[in-house]
Amino acid sequence: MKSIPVLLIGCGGVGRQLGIALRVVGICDSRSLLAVNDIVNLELKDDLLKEICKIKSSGSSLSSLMDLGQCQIFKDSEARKKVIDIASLLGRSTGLVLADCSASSETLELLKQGIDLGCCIVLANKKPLTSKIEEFDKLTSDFRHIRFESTVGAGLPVIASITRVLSSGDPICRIIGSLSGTLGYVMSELEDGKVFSFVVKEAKRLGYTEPDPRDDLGGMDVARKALILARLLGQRINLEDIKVDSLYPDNMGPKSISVDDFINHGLPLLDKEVGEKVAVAASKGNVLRYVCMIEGSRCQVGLQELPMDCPLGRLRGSDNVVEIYSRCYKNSPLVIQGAGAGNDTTAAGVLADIVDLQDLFK
Ligand SMILES: NC(=O)C1=CN([C@@H]2O[C@H](COP(=O)(O)OP(=O)(O)OC[C@H]3O[C@@H](n4cnc5c(N)ncnc54)[C@H](OP(=O)(O)O)[C@@H]3O)[C@@H](O)[C@H]2O)C=CC1
Ligand SMILES: N[C@@H](CC=O)C(=O)O
Repeated sequence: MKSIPVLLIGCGGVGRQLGIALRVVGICDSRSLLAVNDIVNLELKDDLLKEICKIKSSGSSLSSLMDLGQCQIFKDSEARKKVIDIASLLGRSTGLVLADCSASSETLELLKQGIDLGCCIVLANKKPLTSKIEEFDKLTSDFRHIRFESTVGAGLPVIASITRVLSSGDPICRIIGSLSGTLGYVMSELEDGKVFSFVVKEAKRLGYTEPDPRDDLGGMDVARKALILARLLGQRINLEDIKVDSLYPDNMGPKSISVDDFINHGLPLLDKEVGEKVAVAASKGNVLRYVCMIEGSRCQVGLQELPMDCPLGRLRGSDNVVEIYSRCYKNSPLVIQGAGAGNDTTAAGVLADIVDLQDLFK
């Protein structure tokens, strides 16, 4: 049986859901790396992986693990240095997978070094791909070494479908979609008469939101997904080129208040205004959807009032839908629809990417 070495960056909701049966040689959280002592022969055992999940879901740090067995903890700069050592040892020889399930932009440098050392990269984290265009070029310079299906539409095969259409020589002229599981869920729950602050907390509890839900409510998370798709279609743009509509005001932003303050005190202040917007749309037979549109050189995201009975208007819960128009799919678009957020579907997308890449290393 083939064994696929993996180093997991990020052990949050998504990372813990991987339920990995791969040879996991290391796991990082924001401060530490836990790695096996003998990188070439050993792996993190199932019991230890379960213990890690327990510790991380209780909110503790990896470094609080008591019984390390044949492993070692590395902290801060030592952790980053050790990841590079592991990548040098296993990158070219085994195609070690660096699986980034964090929500951090700080992993970018590590990933670029990993690529230079022959590693494969799998991302649920959108931030490395939505940094400057030159960084996107670097990460995707050898498409055989990178997969990032879970960055758009969680486990839905959005990127695989787009790359397949493009590689058949069929030019894609337009993509339109609803790409936020959180905003889709929030809007459809509001349509059912629930209160904004309550449904945002529910979306967080269900694992749909980003670690900071303002990334979703401020439109940045959808903008990042739009940017990844636009870049795949050849647009040479950056995040600043995409205008976003935010559901919260500037004075509730990350520079002004903490995530907890926003959730507990900021959100209730928005209940009335958001509820009214939804009611105004409903009075005209419409619903609100956060729409992403990529066409020609345009890439836009924003809140729109849409008829209840159009494909985007009919979406319920955390479902996403993406319509792809090309020469072949001109009048009848290629449509991908289904659960667009959640730890389990996202982790399934990451696992499928890891397995897919290994064809290179038979
Ligand atoms: N949930 C979903 O539906 C989907 C999520 N995604 C993406 O998956 C990613 C993970 O989401 P989720 O699991 O909910 O997030 P969590 O906040 O639950 O977990 C993030 C993990 O990453 C770790 N981390 C943070 N910074 C670093 C760093 N610099 N180096 C290594 N590890 C780091 C955190 O460590 P610590 O525990 O110490 O804080 C934590 O373990 C996000 O990028 C998200 O956009 C993509 C598609 C869908
Ligand atoms: N927070 C995101 C999760 C997937 O990227 C969303 O709500 O869609």
